[in-house]
Amino acid sequence: MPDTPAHALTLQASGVHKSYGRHHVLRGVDLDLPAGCLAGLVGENGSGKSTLLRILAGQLAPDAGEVHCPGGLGYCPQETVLNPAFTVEQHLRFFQVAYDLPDLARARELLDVLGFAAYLHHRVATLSGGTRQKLNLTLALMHDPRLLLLDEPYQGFDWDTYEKFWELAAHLRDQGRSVLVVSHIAFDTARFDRLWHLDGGRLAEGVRVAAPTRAGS
Ligand SMILES: Nc1ncnc2c1ncn2[C@@H]1O[C@H](COP(=O)(O)OP(=O)(O)OP(=O)(O)O)[C@@H](O)[C@H]1O
Repeated sequence: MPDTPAHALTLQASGVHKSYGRHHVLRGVDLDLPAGCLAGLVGENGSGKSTLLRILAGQLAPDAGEVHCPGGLGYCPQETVLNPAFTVEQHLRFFQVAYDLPDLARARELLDVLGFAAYLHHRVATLSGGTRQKLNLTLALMHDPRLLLLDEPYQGFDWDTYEKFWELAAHLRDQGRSVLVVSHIAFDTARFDRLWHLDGGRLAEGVRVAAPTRAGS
């Protein structure tokens, strides 16, 4: 059978269940993500978005269900997993080895795009929250995976970087990558090709969240 990367699925999940004790958080999640798709995952606080992403990323085992992601992935968790004693460059070198990359060319590009190249030799302990998040995102993207799972990746970003993040996400989509972004921000939803709403432990597609009101402004 010929390979059809443009229509290939980069992620396929079916019947995913997860409970924490008696709290049944995911109740049969089905999700297919094609190549070249920028998709959003929204839902109320505590609805299980991070739990689902961790399961999709292979960091948490589901109680039931299947997850396939042929071709590898990059995962940017909500909380940064950085070592405060290491510099930005040391993190890049560490992940270069982990990903078996010949060089750091892509990582350097990402440093420039996200505007934190000046911090290359700074220790993580001295970085602001937003700059740590830029490093977190860079570590998820630097091996150019076919699938990106990003859990609120722009927390702490200033407006310019926030806009650059969306340009980067759209560019990756145009290059045939799949990008799944957990988002809390209502006006982000217009940026997605597909949008899933996690509610009651299941996904519904195409549900737009209401725009925030600006009461008091
Ligand atoms: N390790 C855990 N042990 C017990 N309960 C957990 C654990 N992790 C998450 N939960 C619970 O599972 C539910 C889903 O949590 P999760 O973090 O996946 O939600 P979320 O949609 O990502 O939330 P938020 O929008 O606040 O980030 C919550 O009620 C949470 O308290």
